[in-house]
Amino acid sequence: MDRFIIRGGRRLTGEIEIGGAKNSGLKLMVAGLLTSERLVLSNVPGIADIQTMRDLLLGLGIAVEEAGPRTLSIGGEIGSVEAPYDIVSKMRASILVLGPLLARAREAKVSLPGGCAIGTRPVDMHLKGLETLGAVIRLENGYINATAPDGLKGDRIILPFASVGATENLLMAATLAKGRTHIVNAAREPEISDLVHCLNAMGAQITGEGSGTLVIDGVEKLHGAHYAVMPDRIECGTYACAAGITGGDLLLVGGRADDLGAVIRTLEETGVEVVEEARGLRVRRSGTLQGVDIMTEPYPGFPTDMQAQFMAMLSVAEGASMITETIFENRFMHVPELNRMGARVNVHGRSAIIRGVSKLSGAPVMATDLRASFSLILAGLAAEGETQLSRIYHLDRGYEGVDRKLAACGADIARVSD
Ligand SMILES: CC(=O)N[C@H]1[C@@H](OP(=O)(O)OP(=O)(O)OC[C@H]2O[C@@H](n3ccc(=O)[nH]c3=O)[C@H](O)[C@@H]2O)O[C@H](CO)[C@@H](O)[C@@H]1O
Ligand SMILES: C=C(OP(=O)(O)O)C(=O)O
Repeated sequence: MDRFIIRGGRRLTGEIEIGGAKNSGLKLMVAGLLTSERLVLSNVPGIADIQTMRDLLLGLGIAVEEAGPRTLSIGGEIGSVEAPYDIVSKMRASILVLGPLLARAREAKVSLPGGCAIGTRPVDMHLKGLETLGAVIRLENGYINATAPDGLKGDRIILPFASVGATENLLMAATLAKGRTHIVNAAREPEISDLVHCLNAMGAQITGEGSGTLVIDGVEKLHGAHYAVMPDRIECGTYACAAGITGGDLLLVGGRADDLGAVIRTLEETGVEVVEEARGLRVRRSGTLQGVDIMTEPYPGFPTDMQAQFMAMLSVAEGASMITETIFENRFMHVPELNRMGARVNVHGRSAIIRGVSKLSGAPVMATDLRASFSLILAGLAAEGETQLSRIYHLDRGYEGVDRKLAACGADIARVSD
């Protein structure tokens, strides 16, 4: 198993290329299930989750071929409607094939994803919404068995919470349903807009994106398209924290301020400067870091996927900070590891109080999930001495070339295999 060894205390300067968004690229690949024609996606990141999605689609009989650098060509006839346990348990986004399979093949068998390190993560809203569109769903032996013998029919779906995944599943299913579907209280994350733009380029009829109500007029069939995956706003925010915690100066090439409103406002409150330039976002800090209070919320609020990285940064800020996590019930697994590096963080229910310390010290630490892993890298970059981060397969799910990107900006980081 690979580990990272980081020797902290270096200020990062230079440029970091921001890749395509994991949380968009995965869904755009699934959209390829909705047509037999080719969907060609460019700016696809080289991360493990994309490989897992590729394996899932291949298992469904769909071709996924390299069509150039960072470009995948996806399409074909559906040969199987089963998403097996071993893939779904590896990557929860696999659940997103449910709606498209039902819409195109009128049946699907998808393993129930179960919980993960950050929470129980049920899929009740996905299932209820699909039932509203006419699907018949049975849960048996850990699988969701779903059919729509007469095809899906448009209807009004009101989501009790603006779930990203449920919005995406229902949105894709509704593109091929008969008639009009309203998804009320739809999630407004930029990745949903990216999916809407791609589906519309494939011939779907979707309006209202970004407004909280999506209106989808079902069409007979979708066609192929070429589409570029949006830049990864979470990767961008993560490297912004690397500039912040090391007092560095980084140009995050391809980063977009529009997708990062709440993150940029919070960075500025902590004393990190963010300037939009022609090629991306320049992020730098020259003064001291200041503590702030953060509450995670659905977009356009502060993203839960940036919470762990900010906690690392705030652990060396002046004064106290409070982070309240409202999206996932168990997303503080990085706290004990940060505390082992000298941070002073106490968790009280859904909130964590962070008392800033003047320095962290390197230690052997263990990654528990994707973003928690990066918070430990950030802590390691600022710490005195050596940090060894194990279980970095979590990190490989969603970040490409972490050691290469950081080392090019002056970090002392190496990936070693045991
Ligand atoms: C692959 C991907 O894009 N993952 C992102 C997606 O996850 P994901 O799509 O799983 O997140 P959701 O927005 O669906 O989940 C938010 C909350 O709603 C709950 N819930 C969700 C669906 C449901 O049927 N029932 C239910 O109770 C979840 O357990 C969670 O507590 O959005 C999250 C919130 O921005 C991000 O942190 C993840 O990085
Ligand atoms: C929680 C995340 O991903 P997933 O939904 O795939 O677990 C994430 O990207 O931070």
